[in-house]
Amino acid sequence: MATVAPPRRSREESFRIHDDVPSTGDTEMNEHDFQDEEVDDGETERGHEAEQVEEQEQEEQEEQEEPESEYTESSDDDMAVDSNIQYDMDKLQDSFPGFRSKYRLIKRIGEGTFSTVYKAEDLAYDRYDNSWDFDRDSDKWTPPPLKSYSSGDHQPSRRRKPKYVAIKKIYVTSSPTRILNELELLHDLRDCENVCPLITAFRATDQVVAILPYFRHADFRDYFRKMTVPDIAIYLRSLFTALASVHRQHILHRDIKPTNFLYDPESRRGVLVDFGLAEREGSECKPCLCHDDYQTRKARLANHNPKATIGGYPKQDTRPSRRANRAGTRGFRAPEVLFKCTEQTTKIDIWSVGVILLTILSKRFPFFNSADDVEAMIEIATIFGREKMKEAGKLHGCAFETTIPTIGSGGFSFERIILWSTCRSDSEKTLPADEKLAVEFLKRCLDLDPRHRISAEEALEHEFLQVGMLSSSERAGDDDEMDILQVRASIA
Ligand SMILES: Nc1ncnc2c1ncn2[C@@H]1O[C@H](COP(=O)(O)OP(=O)(O)OP(=O)(O)O)[C@@H](O)[C@H]1O
Repeated sequence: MATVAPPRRSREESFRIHDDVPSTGDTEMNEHDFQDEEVDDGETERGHEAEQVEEQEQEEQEEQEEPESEYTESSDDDMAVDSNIQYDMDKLQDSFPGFRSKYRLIKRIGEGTFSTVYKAEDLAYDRYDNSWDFDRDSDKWTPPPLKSYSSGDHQPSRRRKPKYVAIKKIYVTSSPTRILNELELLHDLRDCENVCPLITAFRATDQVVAILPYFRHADFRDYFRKMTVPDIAIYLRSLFTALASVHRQHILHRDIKPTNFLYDPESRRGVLVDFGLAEREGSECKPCLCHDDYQTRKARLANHNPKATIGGYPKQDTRPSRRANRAGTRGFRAPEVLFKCTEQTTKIDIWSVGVILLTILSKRFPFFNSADDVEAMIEIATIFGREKMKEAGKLHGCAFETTIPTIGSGGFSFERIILWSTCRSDSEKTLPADEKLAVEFLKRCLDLDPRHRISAEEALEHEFLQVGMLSSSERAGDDDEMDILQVRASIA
């Protein structure tokens, strides 16, 4: 008798509440999920030899189907794994009953402050609803993938190619509240464009793993220096698309940086990952002067310690130190985070994108290299100058004073910084038109005042982010020679 395939269902439907984990609606981690869904289709009991032959066939087929990228790492999937990593992988597989029948761990792909991430094959792919699958629905990507990578160009495959996932093993030292926060936010953001969705999550005693779609990407350091202006615009469009949907839900990512935006320069697709520091706007907030109107702020500043504006500082400062969320990565923190603003908004993420853009345009990574927040402030002040920093500080009720000689009163323009850092010849006194437009956009992202800084929605409308986009007539046409990197005539 033929085996009837079980109905496909969402993996989230299989989440189940476990006694130790507080109930949070749909998003629950379930340590038993591996155990109770074995399907007796004769597949799970196959011999090791048969599996090896099949893996080899799959890999050969994959090679034919996916042109090897200049940047990507898929070809080293078969390389021997270091014995320590293998030990950790074995331990992980043994922590969860039934793990091996669901996932085949391949290699370690990332190691961060809070987690280790592994690439794995999703062995149970066909038994679930896979609406998360990046490759199934490529139309939803902005911009559309390059012609040569669209599925229509390939021969119909003999068999389904293996489906990969990223397994994020969150360190047991992370607080349960923090882990739950990340999973809940990912659950809320599951339908957001260019955001890496959560497929499911499991817990076994103190160990939690999150299962995400595996996203092929390149190391930022390998491609950022080669990016043309249209490449930059396409990259940022993808990042701002993600941020616009995250910010629409009033969520701050808090850790925007190149390693958290996985980008494949070949297909020009990118996804935002790592919501470990993310938070909802307004959570743990106290009113800050920056949300008052000008008159109220002026009055409150005048009432508040009038002597403090005269140079110097009290030796015995009895005032309690200000507390604010400063989570994030060195070099990417917005000035209001450094000034300990107690009412931070989604605009902190825009600043971080500005730092990425400055990095690409100046071809220097990392652009800011501070050891702590004071150094970070000095670096920003060197660019913007004393006067603007004073204004920025006042906005949050802080006085900015410095006698450091390298911090001038007026600072330097971004154009000059980019000309210096990219070592242009003496004859190049200004940037070309397309880079000037990029700098205009950069200024909107790196505005010291978060109220005037561009929002993600506004950024998507900015002229710079239209560079490199196909017009609708071009998209409809079938001219193979068409170059999607063409800079729009208006910029030339
Ligand atoms: N879905 C994915 N597909 C492919 N690779 C991924 C995926 N998710 C994460 N990675 C890889 O793992 C790395 C670490 O992931 P992530 O940023 O989520 O962990 P983290 O511990 O919070 O790291 P960090 O401390 O650097 O912020 C990423 O930079 C990326 O290289």
